[in-house]
Amino acid sequence: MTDEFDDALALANGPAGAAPAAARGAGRRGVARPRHAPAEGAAHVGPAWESARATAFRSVRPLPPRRLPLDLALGHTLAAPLTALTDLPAFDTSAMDGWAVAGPGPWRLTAGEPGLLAGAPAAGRLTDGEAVPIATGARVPEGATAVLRSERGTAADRRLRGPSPQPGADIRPRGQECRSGTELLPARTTLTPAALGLAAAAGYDQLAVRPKPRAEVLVLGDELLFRGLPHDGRIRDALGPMTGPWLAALGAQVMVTRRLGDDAEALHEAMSTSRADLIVTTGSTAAGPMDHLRAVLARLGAHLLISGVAVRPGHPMLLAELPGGTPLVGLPGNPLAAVSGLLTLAEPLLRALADRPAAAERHGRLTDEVRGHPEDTRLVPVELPEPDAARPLTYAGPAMLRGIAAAAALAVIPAGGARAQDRVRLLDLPAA
Ligand SMILES: Nc1nc2c(c(=O)[nH]1)N[C@H]1C(S)=C(S)[C@@H](COP(=O)(O)OP(=O)(O)OC[C@H]3O[C@@H](n4cnc5c(N)ncnc54)[C@H](O)[C@@H]3O)O[C@H]1N2
Ligand code: MOO
Repeated sequence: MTDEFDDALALANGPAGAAPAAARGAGRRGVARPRHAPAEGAAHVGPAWESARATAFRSVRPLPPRRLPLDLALGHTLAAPLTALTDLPAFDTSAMDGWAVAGPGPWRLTAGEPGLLAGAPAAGRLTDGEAVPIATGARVPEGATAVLRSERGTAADRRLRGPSPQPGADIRPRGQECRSGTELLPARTTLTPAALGLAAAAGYDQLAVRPKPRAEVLVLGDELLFRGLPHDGRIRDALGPMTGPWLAALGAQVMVTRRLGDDAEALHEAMSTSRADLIVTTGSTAAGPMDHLRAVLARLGAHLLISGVAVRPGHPMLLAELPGGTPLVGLPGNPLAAVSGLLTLAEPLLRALADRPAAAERHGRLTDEVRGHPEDTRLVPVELPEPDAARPLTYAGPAMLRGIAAAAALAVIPAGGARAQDRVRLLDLPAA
């Protein structure tokens, strides 16, 4: 199997008649291949796309929880429910600047300005007919029945006049938002800035979270340059700059991106000494003359869980478990194929390690027909001109980056293709 078919498909996003001959003439490939093919090369196409994602998700267990201070916990998953350690509010609180009043007016002021301020300890009890100036956020004194807003009353000669507020008006009663012990967020919630604010308000200094999976990226290929212009058959490394940030957007903590060339010994050494929770390699998934990845995995005694997936591009991608249990995702070297591998294998695996629930599935309507592979799922870069409309982009060949760089999502095109107006699943791409 060559990627000629994939290139042809990628250029065939337009009307049916515009498909290049290679796509029109493509015949059926062999069927009924084993679900988990042996590590003999990319000619074996493994499980269906959905099933590969499920296998990747099931291949690991969540990392053991750890306690992190709030300021380091952003983006982590809660390992236990967030349970209030206090009532919220913790005391009856004034919702407005004004006066705390007891009973109907007019009132006798027991103190001058500024009166009761936010953060001050409990004040003396008010009795019927008394009032005291109070600030928003201050503790309401015992005996107060309401707060009269400052714009509604007039104070002079230690007397306060104004309409009598309804009992309880502008008082936030203790426990209005929650009682101590109330579950505020379930386990497996991803900590957003607002969730951290809630945790702090509820009394937490630290939270039990799943640590971010530590990822190590190994960039393979002797042909790669890391600066300047392509020359003498060599090309710039496009995957090093992309893979780390992409993994970070998928919830990983990227420890290092290493450039190993096509040196099998260096690859063996890197894999056997890694302390990462996930190793991601780029390139070398196929059976080319310098593709050492599968041989090195075999030499290490790694267990190949997925060897090829029925998805275009990216079908040579693989998932292995190293002898110590560390998962390894092998991304194909063609750049769009590598993105396909990230979303097919790395995304569910990182989600499982961090114990994060899957995001709700999103769908959109195709603006144009998209040709399909006869048996495999296709992932096609699309822009979203309107929330529900997905327009396929050009420059979406396996070795291209222009399409994906302009894309807002990848459309999941089932085997056989999709027509204009069909609703298809969309995979969101990380924004920044
Ligand atoms: N006989 C076959 N050949 C190939 C098949 C096949 O089924 N039979 N599959 C093709 C497909 S599809 C893909 S995808 C690639 C997968 O190749 P590898 O994962 O082994 O990657 P390489 O051979 O190392 O490189 C492929 C291609 O990608 C370029 N590359 C690699 N790394 C980078 C990088 N970091 N930045 C930019 N470009 C990179 C590399 O130069 C090659 O052009 O195999 C096909 N062949
Ligand atoms: O064409 Mo390959 O499909 O780039 O994975």
